[in-house]
Amino acid sequence: MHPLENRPVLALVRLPHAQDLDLPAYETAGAAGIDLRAAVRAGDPITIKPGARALVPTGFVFEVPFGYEGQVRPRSGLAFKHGITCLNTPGTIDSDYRGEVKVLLINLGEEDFVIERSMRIAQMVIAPVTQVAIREADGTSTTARGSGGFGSTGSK
Ligand SMILES: O=c1ccn([C@H]2C[C@H](O)[C@@H](COP(=O)(O)OP(=O)(O)OP(=O)(O)O)O2)c(=O)[nH]1
Ligand SMILES: [Mg+2]
Repeated sequence: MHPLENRPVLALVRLPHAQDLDLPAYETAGAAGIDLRAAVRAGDPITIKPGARALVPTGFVFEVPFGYEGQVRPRSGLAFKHGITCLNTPGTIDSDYRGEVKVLLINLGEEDFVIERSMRIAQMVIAPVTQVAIREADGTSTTARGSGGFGSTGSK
């Protein structure tokens, strides 16, 4: 079977303020992330000052299939050129979320960053997640690592 057959479907519902926006899409054939565009009003851009953050609307509701999550991640170009990244990266889009997907950007650069309508501001990776059964236990199994962490194995 062709690998693209039987793919899970991501349903997108366009909100009124996304009327003329391109549908979020994979920009290249092998892209991992679906680029997300800013649904700010035309002529009314958002300016993020250095050190400030902004919640940017995408204009779409994403129905992520059960068993998957959406991971909202920064775009490396914006991070490299302007110091713009997602504050809560990776942002988590739950499969039962029915609100508008928004992107929480922070400006770690030295200059104001202006977000115009339709600008590609972040990307969303759809990834499988496992919902485990949660059970309280009296103890854990024994391992060589034990409770060592945070650099306990050294750096070389
Ligand atoms: O970058 C993000 C992160 C989250 N969300 C939406 C979808 C997600 O399903 C919901 C809740 O996100 P999260 O669980 O990270 O936030 P919370 O602070 O735990 O809020 P809640 O109590 O609503 O779960 O908010 C976004 O639109 N963008
Ligand atoms: Mg939550």
